[in-house]
Amino acid sequence: MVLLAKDKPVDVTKYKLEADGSFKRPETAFRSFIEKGGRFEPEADRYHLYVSLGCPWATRTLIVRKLKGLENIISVTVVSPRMGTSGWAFGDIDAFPGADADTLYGSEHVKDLYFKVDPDFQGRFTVPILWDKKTHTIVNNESAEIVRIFNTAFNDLPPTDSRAATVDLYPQELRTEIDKINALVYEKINNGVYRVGLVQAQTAYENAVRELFGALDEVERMLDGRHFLVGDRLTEADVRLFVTVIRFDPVYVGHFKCNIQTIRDGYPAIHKWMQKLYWNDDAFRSTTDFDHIKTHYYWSHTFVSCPL
Ligand SMILES: N[C@@H](CCC(=O)N[C@@H](CS)C(=O)NCC(=O)O)C(=O)O
Repeated sequence: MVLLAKDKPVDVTKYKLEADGSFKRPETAFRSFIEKGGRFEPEADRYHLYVSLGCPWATRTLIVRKLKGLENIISVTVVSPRMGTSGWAFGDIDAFPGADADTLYGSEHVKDLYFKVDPDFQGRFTVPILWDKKTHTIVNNESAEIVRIFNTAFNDLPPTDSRAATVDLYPQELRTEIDKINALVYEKINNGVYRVGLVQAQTAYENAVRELFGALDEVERMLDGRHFLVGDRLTEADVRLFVTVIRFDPVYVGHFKCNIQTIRDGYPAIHKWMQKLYWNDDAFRSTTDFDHIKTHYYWSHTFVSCPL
């Protein structure tokens, strides 16, 4: 008898590394869009986000949901920050302040949602998930695309506050520059901290940590005397950088050994930019939960780099 993936034991704490001990992030599996005339039509209260407040990728979707005033259009479930061998658990299975039960399906873990859609799902059980409550399936589990969906798909529906109606985080005239900065920030910073933290060989660690701090130096120069990364306005480039920078000193410096410098000490322009976003904009502050962030990394990621 051939067992489906859902019936086999899982241990999500095991990461597959490359032959040289380095970490490469796997591709995400569900990549549909929400658009008029498409399989997934823009509708209020049809879509749902499953997120962890510890996870930087999930948090960028939450920030954009708030910036775009989509709180009444997209509902949310927050998982427990403790990601164990069965992956992310819901709040009734692992009680933690601020964690919710899965009121849609009563799932115990996020993996149950993946197996509901595909009983033979072979990928990783990641958050965020943008879920369709109407057809009970995953629309998209790639945060970069969920951010783009939120930026445009629901623009014809009334947002929770009128200020949000004018927000465009990926304006046509700035797209080339945003894409360029996103490429640097994704590879060397957002994913760069994981490449440092999960590596299992000294040379690969040294290469990854040097690349990370080289990119931070570059971003520091870009932000010197500026309020935002691109143009003179908030764009998705700021959102994408913020979620890593806010976790940097509390988590990545110590736990992931990204420890050449702290943001507070070594990067005054980045530090000032981060503080302004956090204190001046509720979309950033209300979606940052340091208890979930620290618990997630220190409790879940026991498999971290062993070098100096
Ligand atoms: N490409 C995905 C990556 C998401 C991701 O890696 N999420 C992590 C949490 S920070 C996760 O859920 N990991 C679970 C696992 O790998 O088992 C995205 O940006 O949406």
